[in-house]
Amino acid sequence: MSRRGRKSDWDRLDESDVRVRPGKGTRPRSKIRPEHADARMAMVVGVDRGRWTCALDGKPDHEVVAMRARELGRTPIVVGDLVDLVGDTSGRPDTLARVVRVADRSSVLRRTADDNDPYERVVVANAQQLLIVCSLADPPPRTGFIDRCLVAAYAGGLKPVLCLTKSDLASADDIVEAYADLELPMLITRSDQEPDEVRERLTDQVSALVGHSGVGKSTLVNKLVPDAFRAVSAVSAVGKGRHTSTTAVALPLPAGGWVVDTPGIRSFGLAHIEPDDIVAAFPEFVEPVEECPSNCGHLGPPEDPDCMLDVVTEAGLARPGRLESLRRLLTSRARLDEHVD
Ligand SMILES: Nc1nc2c(ncn2[C@@H]2O[C@H](COP(=O)(O)OP(=O)(O)OP(=O)(O)O)[C@@H](O)[C@H]2O)c(=O)[nH]1
Ligand SMILES: [Zn+2]
Repeated sequence: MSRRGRKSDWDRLDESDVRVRPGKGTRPRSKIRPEHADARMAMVVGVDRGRWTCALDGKPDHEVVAMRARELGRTPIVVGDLVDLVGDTSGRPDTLARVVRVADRSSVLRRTADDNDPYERVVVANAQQLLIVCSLADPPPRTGFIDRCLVAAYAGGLKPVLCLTKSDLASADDIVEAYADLELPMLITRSDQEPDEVRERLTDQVSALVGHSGVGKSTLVNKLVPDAFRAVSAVSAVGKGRHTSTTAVALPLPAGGWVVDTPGIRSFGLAHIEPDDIVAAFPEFVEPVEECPSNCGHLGPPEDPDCMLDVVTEAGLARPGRLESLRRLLTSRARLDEHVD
């Protein structure tokens, strides 16, 4: 596939999302067949072996368990998907609704392929933000991991936010400096203080959370969602009766919005990402790369000696720090084989 002119998935989806039927005011375009005119909208908050737990109208107080309607075949349905439900949407025990339609996605996060599954599958849909949780000490911060998360966020259409935990153990200065040019929101937390800033950022948003084991993610989630543990067990217990682990779960925030925890997902898939997908997150570089040689990876010399990004930066049209940051991300994508995390 040619890189030039290629549109990212979420761009295409965004376009169809905003297309509204002429003369119908604010009514969104819908592909529902007439017999499903009474369908109810819901957000998927948990998935467990052929059963989807859905929050009716996107509200946490009315959960409905659903199966996938036959007409959808094997259409993937993941946490964060906005779906239309028909059938019994009462949410009473032992009732089952049917998902008859999955809305176009505004963002996607894919997990890495692994030994059990060679494909990078979407694990979270429609999250607006990716909260990258990283401890300042114990374990020490890994910029390689942060960079890979940034690439996944930019390429998937999510706004990355860096959450630096355990600030009682080490200073955040080095990390803050390392990412200063990215215009990346950074929140600094410690477990003996309330995470008010984080709370504010997450309110009314759907935010996916990622972090290595031990960085203090559970500690943070428990402060943000007071009954998080109960919510997770409820979601995992749905479906066919036995408790199984889930790949992602959306937890409602008391002030509105959702955090999507991704337990068991070690890192996000980057194999499908093209250099221009990352460049798209740097507005000042989008036009210049149009003038690059057709196979330019934008890394600069020696790999890409004729990259236009060097030209515009040397001409003072872009900040060198921004180019450096962009190239670090491009390099972390190019080094997939080395697998830094
Ligand atoms: N000093 C300090 N310790 C913290 C802080 N936050 C969490 N911890 C400790 O770090 C350890 C790991 O915290 P968790 O919240 O379990 O980390 P996690 O990222 O959820 O790790 P997993 O449960 O393995 O996925 C625990 O012993 C916490 O008490 C903090 O802000 N400061
Ligand atoms: Zn280039």
